Amino acid sequence: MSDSSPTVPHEGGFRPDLDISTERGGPHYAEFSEQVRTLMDKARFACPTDELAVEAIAVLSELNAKLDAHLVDEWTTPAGTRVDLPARGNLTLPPYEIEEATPEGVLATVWFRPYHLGGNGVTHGGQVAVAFDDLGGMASLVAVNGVCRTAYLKVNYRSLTPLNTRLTIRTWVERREGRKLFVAGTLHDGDRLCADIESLFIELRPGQA
Ligand SMILES: CCCCCCCCCCCC(=O)SCCNC(=O)CCNC(=O)[C@H](O)C(C)(C)COP(=O)(O)OP(=O)(O)OC[C@H]1O[C@@H](n2cnc3c(N)ncnc32)[C@H](O)[C@@H]1OP(=O)(O)O
Repeated sequence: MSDSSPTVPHEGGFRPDLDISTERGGPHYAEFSEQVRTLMDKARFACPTDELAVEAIAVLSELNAKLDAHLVDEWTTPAGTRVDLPARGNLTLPPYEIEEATPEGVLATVWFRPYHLGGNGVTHGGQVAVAFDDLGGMASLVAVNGVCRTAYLKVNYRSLTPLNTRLTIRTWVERREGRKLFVAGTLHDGDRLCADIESLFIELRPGQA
């Protein structure tokens, strides 16, 4: 990528319409993405011999150099726009699958992987916040049919959030005052409440970054 300029005209920092896709990146992009997540899982827990570390460095350096020749801007990268993949293919997000996204709210299944470890075998609190931020943003976006940014996000951690477990996450706009959207949300492991949120999202003006 020569610079961060978008290749497609748009206004503001976010696009009014996300350029979604189910094909960008090709038929093997899903498996590519899964292998990258698996690499992060392994890297989180591996204690390689020095010989293996040197070997991994060589393989990864070569691969990174090859990928360098295929970088595109954020608006056209599959990661974040492949709506058929967990979390739209965005590797930085905890993977989730949307069950329902309506103006009444978003219902999704989320799972935290080994690389989302906080400590003592459970999920890092920051990763829980990331999931809420993205899905709170989605609830806002769907409710107003426009892009919103987080003004604040308070997470109440009610009980431990397990790794490697399919969890239920809900977000919804509880109240609206003009551009201000007060978004609530919950994260459950079965019947057990792991976390909930109190947050404010602001609907962006046209052209606003
Ligand atoms: C299928 C695809 C899905 C795609 C789904 C994709 C979802 C992605 C979601 C990602 C969401 C993010 O991570 S966004 C990234 C994290 N957030 C940010 O970086 C935001 C940084 N902050 C900003 O850019 C700005 O502060 C804004 C946009 C939040 C607000 O600025 P503004 O637009 O100029 O508005 P401003 O006049 O300041 O505020 C508007 C009103 O909100 C109030 N207000 C503003 N901030 C606060 C605050 N922290 N706490 C209380 N109140 C606040 C003000 O008092 C005012 O109230 P009153 O006087 O009107 O009563």
